[in-house]
This record gives sequence, structure tokens and C-alpha cells, in this order.
Amino acid sequence: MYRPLSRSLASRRFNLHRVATVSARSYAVEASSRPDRFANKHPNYVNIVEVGPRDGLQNEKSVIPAEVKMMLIDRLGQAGMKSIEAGSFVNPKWVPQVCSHCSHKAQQLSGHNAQMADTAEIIQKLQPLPGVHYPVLIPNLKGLQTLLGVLRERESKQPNTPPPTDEIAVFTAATDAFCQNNTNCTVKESLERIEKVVNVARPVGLRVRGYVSVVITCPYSGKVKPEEVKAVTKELLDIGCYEVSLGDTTGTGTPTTVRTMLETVMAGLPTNRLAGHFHDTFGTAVANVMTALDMGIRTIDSSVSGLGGCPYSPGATGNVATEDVMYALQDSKYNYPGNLDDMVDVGAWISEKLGRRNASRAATAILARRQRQKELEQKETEQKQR
Ligand SMILES: CC(C)(COP(=O)([O-])OP(=O)([O-])OC[C@H]1O[C@@H](n2cnc3c(N)ncnc32)[C@H](O)[C@@H]1OP(=O)([O-])[O-])[C@@H](O)C(=O)NCCC(=O)NCCSC(=O)C[C@@](C)(O)CC(=O)[O-]
Repeated sequence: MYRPLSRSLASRRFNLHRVATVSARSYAVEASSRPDRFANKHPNYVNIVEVGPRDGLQNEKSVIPAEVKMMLIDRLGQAGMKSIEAGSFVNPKWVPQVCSHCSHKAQQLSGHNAQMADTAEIIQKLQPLPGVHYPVLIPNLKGLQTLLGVLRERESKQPNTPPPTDEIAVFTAATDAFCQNNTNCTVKESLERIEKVVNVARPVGLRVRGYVSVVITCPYSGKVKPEEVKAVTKELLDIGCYEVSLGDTTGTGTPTTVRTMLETVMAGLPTNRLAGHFHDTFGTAVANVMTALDMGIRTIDSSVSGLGGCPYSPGATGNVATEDVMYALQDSKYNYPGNLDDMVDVGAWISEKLGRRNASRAATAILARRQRQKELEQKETEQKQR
């Protein structure tokens, strides 16, 4: 049965004017503002945040209809994912000067973020599964107000149904150069924007997750100092994010550089409020996930079939594939949500819908094995019939 959080959207009326005056800094991150995944006491349980429908699809060349995105979100939930990033309320016209996931120039292509233009429709129609969270990426107050408007409208149309989402994600970067290109402001200015968003979101019962991009390499300013990552992470936690996801946006990280970065960030900051977000550009994402887990991180972002990449750079890959993370965790001390076979089915289905290669190596191998098995069985049946 669906159980809303004590300060959930289900039991509140939105009052933007009133809540805008409340300072988020006065809110300690109490246990109730954190998702259910923290209630899990198993020390080696790995929370997977499935970011395919947002981080993945936002970087796909083929635009798919909202119905297919909704089907993807639903199938991911049915396959056991407990946190599924459902979309974003960014400016659909905003085209970063370079792709946010690589250093490839993007001026000649417009509509990069038009991929997320139907998020309102998706949130309006989403049928939440019990125990599953559907965070939405929000860049500023305007994006939050759009989300709250959608939630209000939905509440008025379907008064006794659970709210589709109880969580938003905000984002900044470890470098001014990246931040400027992604959100048109410096890191300091982005933190001010985020604080305003948090001030409104938390009092109406929305949890806030934070992202720090380019924690290893910035496509503009090169190597990033771990101390800079730590400073921004601390700011996000202080502002009121229950968790901060550390993004190797360019996917250049290696187990060595990831370890060095994490050693610095984790010194003095609570490990259980950090997450790892690794892109697979150089094929090191699974190794980086294992390094982060080895160091005590227990929340990993990943994307079914490794959705994503850079629409401007042929061959660039997206997030680490959820199936690859699940496969790597098999026979280990770690537990994780979801079923690998079901996720392979979802990944194969969405890859076909997008007309793209399945970027998960584990899924590709499992699908090939299934095909071989099917052919063998077919041969056996034919032989018996002769
Ligand atoms: C942040 C802004 C909006 C600032 O963009 P801006 O141009 O500085 O905004 P502005 O406040 O000056 O407003 C300019 C226009 O944008 C509109 N506007 C303003 N805000 C919104 C909004 N929320 N939704 C819709 N429209 C909006 C606003 O109404 C106005 O419209 P006009 O009057 O010109 O018609 C813009 O830079 C933006 O949308 N950036 C997002 C870029 C993006 O989507 N990047 C990818 C997501 S981050 C990511 O993928 C990294 C992550 C999280 O996965 C982790 C990792 O891997 O590193």
C-alpha cells in the first residue's frame, strides 16, 4: 500500500508565497526527509538510482513519444528499480555550448533539451508504483514552479491518488566554466539559485537531491581539484540536499582518480549522503562503481542499456549501464534492487525503440546467449520432428 511521507504532497496544499520565505538552512536533514532506501539496514545494499529516462534520454538523438517514455518508466519500476529519474524542467530551448557529457561543440544542433519538453505530461500521467520514487531534475525556481503547477493540477483532477513524485534533483558543477556552459551562471550563483529552490521545495514535502558535475575532468578547464568538489558538495548538503551525487560527467575517471577524489570528499563529509554517478566514455565506469563501493559509497546512478551519450559526438557513451552494474555485483557481498533479466528485457526494448545499439555489455552478452539457446532448442525440435 502507498504510504505518503509525513510531510508529503498528498497531505498538503501548496502555498508558494508562504513557503518561499522559509530558510532551508534552518532545516536539518532529518531522517524523514530521506528516501526509504536509507531505512534499509543491510550494510552492503547498493541503492541504484535509475537515471535513464532523464540523463539517458536527454542525450539521445532520436526523440521518442511521451507514451514510450512513460512505458519505459513503468517497465523500470516493474523490473524492480526503486528510484527512477523521470524527466527535467529545464529550459527546452537551452542548448549548452558544448554537450554536457563531452567536450564536443554543439552550436549547430538545436533542441538538445527538447528531449525533456514533455516532462509535464509525463508527471501528469505517471502512475507511481508503491515504494518507487520518481525524482525530477530542476534547474531553478521557474522549473520548480512548473512542477508544482503540474502537481496541483493533478491533485485537483485526481484528488485521492498518491502524488507522482516526492523528490527533485538540483545540479551544479565543480567548475565555473562547466556551470556557465550548462546553466548560464557561476557555481556561486548556481548555489544561490539552488538554495531558493530548496527553500520552496522542502517545506512542501519535496526531498532534494544534489548533483555536482565534472568531479574528475572539466571539458573546459581540465583536471578538477578534489578540494573543489568537496567544497561544492558541502555547500549542497548544508543547503539541505539529503544526498549529493558526484558526477564524472565526461567519463574520464579511473579507479585511481576516483579514489583520490573520494578520499578528499569523504574526509569530513558523511559517506551515506554521497552517491556515485559515472559515465562510461573510456570504459572505466564499472571499475569506478566498484571503487566507490569499496570505499563505502552505497548509492550509484546508472542508466538502463547505458542510455545517453552525446548527440554531437558519434561513439560517445552515456551513463554506466544498470545491467552492467547489476552483473558486476553478482556473487559479491552486495545486494541490489531489481532483476537483471527483467532489466535486460527493458534495455533491449528501449534500445530498439530508439534505433540504437544496446550499450550494456552484460545485456548484449545475455541477449546473445538467449538467442543461441533459442536456436539450439529450435534445432532440437526440428530433429525430433524428422
Ligand atoms: C538554468 C537555465 C534555465 C538558465 O537559463 P537562462 O537563459 O540563464 O535563464 P533566464 O532566467 O535568463 O531565462 C531565459 C529564458 O528561459 C526561460 N526559462 C528559465 N528557466 C526555465 C525553466 N526552468 N524552464 C523553462 N524555461 C525557463 C525564461 O522564462 C526565459 O524565457 P523567455 O522570456 O526568453 O521566453 C538554463 O541554462 C537551462 O535550462 N539549463 C539546463 C541545461 C541542461 O538541461 N543540462 C543537462 C542537465 S545537467 C546534467 O545532465 C548533468 C547531471 C545532472 O546528469 C550530472 C552529470 O552527469 O554531471
